[in-house]
Amino acid sequence: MATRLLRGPLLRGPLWSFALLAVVLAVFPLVAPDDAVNVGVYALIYSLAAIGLSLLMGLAGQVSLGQAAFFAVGAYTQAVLVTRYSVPMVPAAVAAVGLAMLVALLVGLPLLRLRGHYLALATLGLGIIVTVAATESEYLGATSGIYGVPKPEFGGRRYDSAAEYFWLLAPVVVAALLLARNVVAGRIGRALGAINDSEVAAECLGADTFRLRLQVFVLSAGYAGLAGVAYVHWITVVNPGAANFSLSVEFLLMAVLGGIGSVWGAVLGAFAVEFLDEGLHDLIPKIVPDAVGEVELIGFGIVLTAVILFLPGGIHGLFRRLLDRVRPGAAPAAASTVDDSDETPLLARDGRPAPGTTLLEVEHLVRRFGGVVAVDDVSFEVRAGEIFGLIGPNGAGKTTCFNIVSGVLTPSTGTVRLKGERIDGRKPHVFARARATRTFQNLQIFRSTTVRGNVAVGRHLRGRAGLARGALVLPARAEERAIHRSTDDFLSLVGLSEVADRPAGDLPFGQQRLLEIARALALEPDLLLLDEPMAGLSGGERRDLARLLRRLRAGGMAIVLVEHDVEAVLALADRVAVLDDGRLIALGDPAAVRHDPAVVAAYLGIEEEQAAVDPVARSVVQGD
Ligand SMILES: Nc1ncnc2c1ncn2[C@@H]1O[C@H](COP(=O)(O)OP(=O)(O)OP(=O)(O)O)[C@@H](O)[C@H]1O
Repeated sequence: MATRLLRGPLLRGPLWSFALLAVVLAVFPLVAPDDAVNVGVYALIYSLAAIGLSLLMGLAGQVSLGQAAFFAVGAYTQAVLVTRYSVPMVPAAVAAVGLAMLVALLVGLPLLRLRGHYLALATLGLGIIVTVAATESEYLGATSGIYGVPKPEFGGRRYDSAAEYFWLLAPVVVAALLLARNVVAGRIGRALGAINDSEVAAECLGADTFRLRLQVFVLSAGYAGLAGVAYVHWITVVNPGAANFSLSVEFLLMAVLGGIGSVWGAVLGAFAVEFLDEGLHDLIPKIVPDAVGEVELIGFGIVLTAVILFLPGGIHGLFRRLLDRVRPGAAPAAASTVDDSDETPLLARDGRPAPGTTLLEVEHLVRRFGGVVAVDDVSFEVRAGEIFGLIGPNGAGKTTCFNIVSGVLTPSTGTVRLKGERIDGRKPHVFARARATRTFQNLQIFRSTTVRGNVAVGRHLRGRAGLARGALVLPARAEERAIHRSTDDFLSLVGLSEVADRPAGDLPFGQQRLLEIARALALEPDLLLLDEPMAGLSGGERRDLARLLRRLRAGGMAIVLVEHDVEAVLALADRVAVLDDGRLIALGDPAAVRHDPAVVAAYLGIEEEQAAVDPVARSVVQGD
C-alpha cells in the first residue's frame, strides 16, 4: 500500500501542484486569523520532520520512534553555534543538519543490516538518550535549555511575526517537498520501491538494500534536523522536551495521517495534527479537569489507531481514491509477439568475455536444510556464449543451486566463482554488479509499479544518480530519460511494448514471466539464470522465447536454463546438467544426456539397470 501511494500521480505529479501549494501557502497568512497562522508556523516546521519520516517509512519500509531525537540534535546544535559561537544562521544550519545526519549514520550502520524492527527500537532508545543527555548536561543548559536564539534576519529584515516566519518557511518546505519528490520518483526511490515489493528480486538487479535504506534514514534525519533548526529560531529556546517521545509520536501521527510514503501527505498530516492539537488543548481540560500533556498523548494515540483502522492510506490515500474514481480506466492492451525469426546476435557488448571463456565455476557445492541435503557435492561450469540446461525431477535441487549461485542462499560448503572472483556467500547485488542476474520460479514482480517501471529497475546499475543528484533532479534528468527510452527496447524483445504502462500486477501470469525476463535483460548481463521461464507461456510465446534465447547466445551471453519442459531444454541447450536428489547424475551434450540410463531412471523413478533395457522408459524421456 505504501509504495503504491508513493508512486501515485499525486506525488510524482505535475510541477504545477507545487506551484499551487506555494500559492496556498503564500495566501494562508493573509486570510487566516492570527492564531491559525501561529499554528500554521508549527505545522510547517513539523512537516519537515514528517516528510523525512514519511520517506523513511514509505521508501525504506522502516519506522523511527525517535524522529524527535534528530530534531533535537538539529535544534541544540543550531542554538549552541548561534548563541555561543556567533556562527551565522545558514552555516550553523548546515552544521546542525549535518550532525543530525551523522548521528543517523552511526545509528543506522549497525542496525539497518538487521531484518526486523530494530531501527524502531534503537531510535526509541536514542530519543531517551538525547533527552537524558540534554537534561544532565550543564553545557546544554540542563533542564532549562538554551535561551536567546535570535529570530532570523536576512537583508536587514527580522522575521519575528508569525506571518513573516510562515512566509520565510513556506519556500523551504516547498523546496524540501520537491527534493523528496525527486528522490521518490528517481533512481533511488524506484529501487527502494522495488525492494519493498520484492527484496530478493531488487537485490538480484543490483539494488543494495542496506546502502539504500541507510541513505534514506540519513536523509530522513537531515529533514528532522532542519525542522529543529527552524523550530529553535521560531521559539528562540530549546530544552530537553525537544527530544521527547511524545513529539516523535506526533511526527509519526503526521506521517501516518497524511499517508505513509507520501511526502505531500506529510505536509497535510502536519497541518491536520497541529490543528487537532489545538483542538485537544481546548477540549481535554473540559473533559478531564487539571489534565496534563499525557492526556493529550492519549488523544493522539486514539487518532493514530483510528487512522490505521479506518484510513490506512491517510489523507493522501483518500485523495488518491477520489482521483481514481474520476479518472477513466486505462484500456487493456493486447500483448504483441516477437516478430523476428532470425538468429542475429542480440545484446552483444564490448568487454564481454569471449565465447567459450569460463564465466561461472561451481565446485563441490553442498546445501543442507536441517536433515535434507538439497544440493549434494555439485560441480559444473558455464561458459560465455552457451545455453546451459539444468534439469531434474521435482525437488532435485535446481532452484537451490540458482539461489546459491545468485547469492540468495549461502552454501553449506563449496565455492562459486564468477569471472574468477569468489562470490559464494556474497549478497545478490554483488552477483548483479558482476553482470549476472536471474529470474524466479515463483514470480517476483514489482507490483507497485508499471510494466515499464519494472524494467527501469533492471537498469538500476546502468544509472549513476545517487541521492543528492536524484534530489536535485536536473543532473539526473537526462539519465532518467535514457532509462525510460531503453525500457521500450527491452519490452519489445519479449513482446510487451503494448502493455508498457499497465500496472505490472495486472498482467496475466505468462506475460509476468516475460516481464521478469525483460527486466533481467535490462541489466545487460553476461550471465543470465532463468528459472522455469517457459512455465505459463503459450506455444507461440515459447517459440518466441526460444528464438530470443538463441539470439542472446549468439550475442555472447551465457544462459543457464532451469526448465521442466525437458524437450525444450534438450533442443535449446549446448550442454545439460541433470540433478537428482541433490546430486549431479549427468553432464554433457543433450544427445548424450538424452540417452543416459541414469537420467531416464531419475525421471521415471525406476532403477538405472531397468531403465537401460526398458524401451518404454527410454522412449518417454527421449520423446521417441
Ligand atoms: N528453504 C528450504 N527449507 C527447507 N528445505 C528446502 C528449502 N528449499 C528447498 N528445500 C528442499 O530442498 C530440496 C530441493 O529443492 P529445490 O526447490 O531446489 O528443487 P527443484 O529441483 O528446484 O524442484 P522443483 O523443480 O520442484 O522446483 C527439496 O527437497 C526441497 O523441499
